[in-house]
This record gives sequence, structure tokens and C-alpha cells, in this order.
Amino acid sequence: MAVNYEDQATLFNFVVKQGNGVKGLIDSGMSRVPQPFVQPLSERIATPHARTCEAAQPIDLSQLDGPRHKEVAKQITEAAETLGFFQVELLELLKTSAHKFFAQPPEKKAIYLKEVSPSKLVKYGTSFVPEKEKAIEWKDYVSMLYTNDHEVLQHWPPQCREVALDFLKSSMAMVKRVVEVLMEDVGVRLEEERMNRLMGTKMVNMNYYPTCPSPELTLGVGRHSDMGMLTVLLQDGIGGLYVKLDNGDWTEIPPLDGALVINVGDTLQILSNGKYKSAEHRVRTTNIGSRVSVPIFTAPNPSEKIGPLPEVVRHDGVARYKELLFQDYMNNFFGQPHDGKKSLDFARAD
Ligand SMILES: O=C(O)CCC(=O)C(=O)O
Ligand SMILES: [Fe+2]
Repeated sequence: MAVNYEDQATLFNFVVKQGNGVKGLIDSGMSRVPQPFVQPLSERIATPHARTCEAAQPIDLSQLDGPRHKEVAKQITEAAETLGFFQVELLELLKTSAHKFFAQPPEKKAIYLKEVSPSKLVKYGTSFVPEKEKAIEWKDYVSMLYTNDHEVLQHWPPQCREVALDFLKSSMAMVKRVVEVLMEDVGVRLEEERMNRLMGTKMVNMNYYPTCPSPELTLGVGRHSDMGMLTVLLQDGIGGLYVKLDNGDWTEIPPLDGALVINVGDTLQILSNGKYKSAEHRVRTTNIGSRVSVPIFTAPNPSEKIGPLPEVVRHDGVARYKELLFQDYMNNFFGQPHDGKKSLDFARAD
């Protein structure tokens, strides 16, 4: 199908509305980046080869409950306090099933477009809020919400459901343990039920970043933080994930075989009254190949009230965020294009 790259409405329709995605655009033979994907100068990534930093060194979580507990716990809390990003060792899987999903013809994927998806659990699309963005992100994705095993195995796309569910299940114990350790360090012991409610929303995404003819003009994902507690992310060997440091520099989280990235989300920043920083991150595109990544997002139940934990407020003498319904936080988060950590303003105490 010939796409008219010059007509923005036709292009938007083809990519976003009809579900051909950025992949469909590339597959149609496009060889230069169409205007709607061109990022404003201020957002472009000028230095693709940033140095890596100490906090990006992997932490061996298998040692957490052994004799090295103290040391490993310290590594975790330090990483979360400084960068909000750290790497842990775990199996490297899933990438082939992500490629399998996106390799399908557009009409097979488009059945999951949010307007028509047969299941509320599954959503396929391009970019984050393409209707409102200055430039469309160079990314197709499918997102899969967890309810229970039975529903998941019925509704998630057959190309990836088993492996994605496995990934989710094998990660949850680790995620809970990391949250426990972080909480202990601010003097909080969460009841099991509260912990479950704070991580009651679980979602596995598969992101696909097609190879891009002019990576310097585009972004895979713009600057943002994740809204939930912790995100566990599997990335492939292509690289391109950057996190912002306190001094404003960006550093790449390099792909490591067998390692996962864990990053702190806004909810954990709010609960800890700002001690743990949600990681501001973004993704660059490349022309060396198509990249896949598979994040697991954990977040509170929509009906859960979140705010700085009383123990921490008592210690700090001030509540830096107000209490709010997580559903409201989520609505605000998904209603705005990516804009760094602006999402947190919604929760800031006046
Ligand atoms: O692809 C990546 O490395 C990161 C993706 C991401 O930040 C997200 O999906 O929220
Ligand atoms: Fe993210």
C-alpha cells in the first residue's frame, strides 16, 4: 500500500488509526522520517554514546536473603535513592515472542487497537498519546493487563501470552522483595494486604522500535517516569535506554546479557515522601536494527488511596505529596503526553 507521507492526516490514519504502526510505515518502503515524527530540537538526543555509571552495575538479587543481605540491601537502596535505576540478574527471554507478535501482518495486530480490541486487557498502538504529542514516538507496543491466569490465557495474544505470564509471575516475588527492602529502609513494614493492593495493577508491555532512517530526528520514547511502584524491564542487545542523573546529564543503561532493569516509579516516590526518586528516562532510536523491550509495570489498584506513608511524614515533618485516589493519578498520567516528571505535579502538596 502506498502511503502519502506528505499528508499528515493520511499518515496519522495509516500509522495510528489503522494500526499499521511505525513498523507498517517502514515495511511500506519509507526511507526518510516523515514530519510528524520529527522531535523538537530540545528533545533530540545529541550524544548517543554517553558513558555509563556505577549505579548501572548489576546487583545480584539471589544474594539478598543470604549472608550478604546487608550489603545487597544497601546496594538496592543506594541505587534507588540516587538513580532510581539498577540492574538485576535474571533470565533473558521473551524477545523472540515480542518479535513474533510484531512480525504479524498489520490487520492481525490492529484487532487489538483500543477502539476495537476484543478484550479490555489488551491494547495495541503506536506512541503514547499520539493525538496530543508534538512529535509521534517511534514505537509500536502491545500492552497486556493482568487479572487472573485464566483470563490472561484466554485474552492475551497467543504469540506471547504464556511467556509473558511466566515473566510476570517469576518477577513478582523479586519486585515485592525489593519494595520490602526499600520500605524497611524508611522504617516502614507494609502489611501483606496493603502491599498487594499497592501492587494490584500488573501489566506486561511489549515495545517494538523499528529501525529508523534518521535516529537523530526521532525518539523511541520521550522523557518520562513510570507511574507505578517498580518497573522491571527486559531490553535486547540494541540499547538506547537513557536515565537522567541528578546533575541533568543523561546516561545510558547498557544492555547486559541475562540482566533486567528495575526502575522506581512515581508511586514509590510519593509513598516515600520523595526519598526514592522515580527515574526520568527516555529511549533513543537506531538505524542498526529493530529493538524490542518488555517492561512489567506494577502499580496500585485504581481504588487505592496513595500518599506519603505516615511513618515517613512523621520523620520528615512535612508531607510533600497529597493523598489521592490512584485512579485519578492514572487518568492524569495517561491524559498527557510524556513530559519528564511533570506527572508528579498532580500529586504535589500545595
Ligand atoms: O524500551 C525501553 O527501554 C523503555 C520503555 C519505557 O520506558 C516504557 O515503556 O515505559
Ligand atoms: Fe518507562
